Amino acid sequence: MIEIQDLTKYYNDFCAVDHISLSVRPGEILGLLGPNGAGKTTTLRMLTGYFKPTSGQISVKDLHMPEHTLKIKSLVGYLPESAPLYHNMLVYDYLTYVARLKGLKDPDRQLERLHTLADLCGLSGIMHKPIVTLSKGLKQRVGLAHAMMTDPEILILDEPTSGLDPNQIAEIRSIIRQIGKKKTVIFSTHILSEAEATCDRIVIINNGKVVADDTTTRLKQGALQNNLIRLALKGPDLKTACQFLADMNLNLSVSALTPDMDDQVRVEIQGPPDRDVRSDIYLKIKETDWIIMELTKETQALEHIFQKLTRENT
Ligand SMILES: Nc1ncnc2c1ncn2[C@@H]1O[C@H](COP(=O)(O)OP(=O)(O)OP(=O)(O)O)[C@@H](O)[C@H]1O
Repeated sequence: MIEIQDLTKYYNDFCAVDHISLSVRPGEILGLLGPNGAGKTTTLRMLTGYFKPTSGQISVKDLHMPEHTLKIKSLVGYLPESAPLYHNMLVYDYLTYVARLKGLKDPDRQLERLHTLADLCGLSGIMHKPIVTLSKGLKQRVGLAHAMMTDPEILILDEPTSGLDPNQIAEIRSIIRQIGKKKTVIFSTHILSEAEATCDRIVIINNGKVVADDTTTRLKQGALQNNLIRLALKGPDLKTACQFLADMNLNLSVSALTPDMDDQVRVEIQGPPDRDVRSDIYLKIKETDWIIMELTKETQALEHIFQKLTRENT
């Protein structure tokens, strides 16, 4: 649906987007995740045709930029980071104005579209309120309705939940998920849980480069494979416990967690990535008279992966 090849953008001699390539499938909700200044907005602006790339190719449904920029713009709804709204207008008047601007001239069709958008974006109760009186979350929903006016196949949202309170974030998330059932959605965020909760796929960018690109499920699985095992034992001393684990020949890397306390030895074990060695450890310890006080998998959350990827490349 969307193909980006070697997309690069320089601001003077500063490289904000550095040879990014990715493809987005129809119906996918893709999260462009990265810390502040990673290049998310710049990438989205090039994708929506508002910025010209320094180099690289963008195509949407086999239409190429820059030749077909206008046609591509007609397929894409865009919600910029701060939605430009006319604050002194009523929501209804503003959306009617947007409808006319977008070529929806017939009053019956305008009304029908406004009804649909009011339902989708939860605006029914505020259609006759001045925009200036709305909370940031409600303004964002009006911006979303604006972006969806022509029922575009693709929706691009730049930090749609930025500055919202947790309830407003949950509402926008649920609207995005609803929209994502029928549309292709790309949205940027610097909040991992945001991407994790809403997206089918996450592309992590840092310093203008793609540092990870995978389905949310696989990224999570990858994070889980990097597990550590915590073991606490009553019985042996630290040296004996470490030697015992080394003798299992499972290529375990063992490190002491804290000095012996409460007569317990506590260690952290890094096992092979493709095998959960807890059962091996349990069965071996069963042959002794030691007592297992703890044998748990310390799962490395996706958060750690994100931090690692975005720190390592800084
Ligand atoms: N018009 C500009 N001129 C010069 N540098 C710019 C311009 N716009 C952005 N930059 C720089 O390019 C880099 C990427 O900015 P961009 O806004 O794309 O990042 P971002 O990931 O969207 O960050 P944020 O989450 O803070 O919006 C940043 O270092 C920013 O300072």
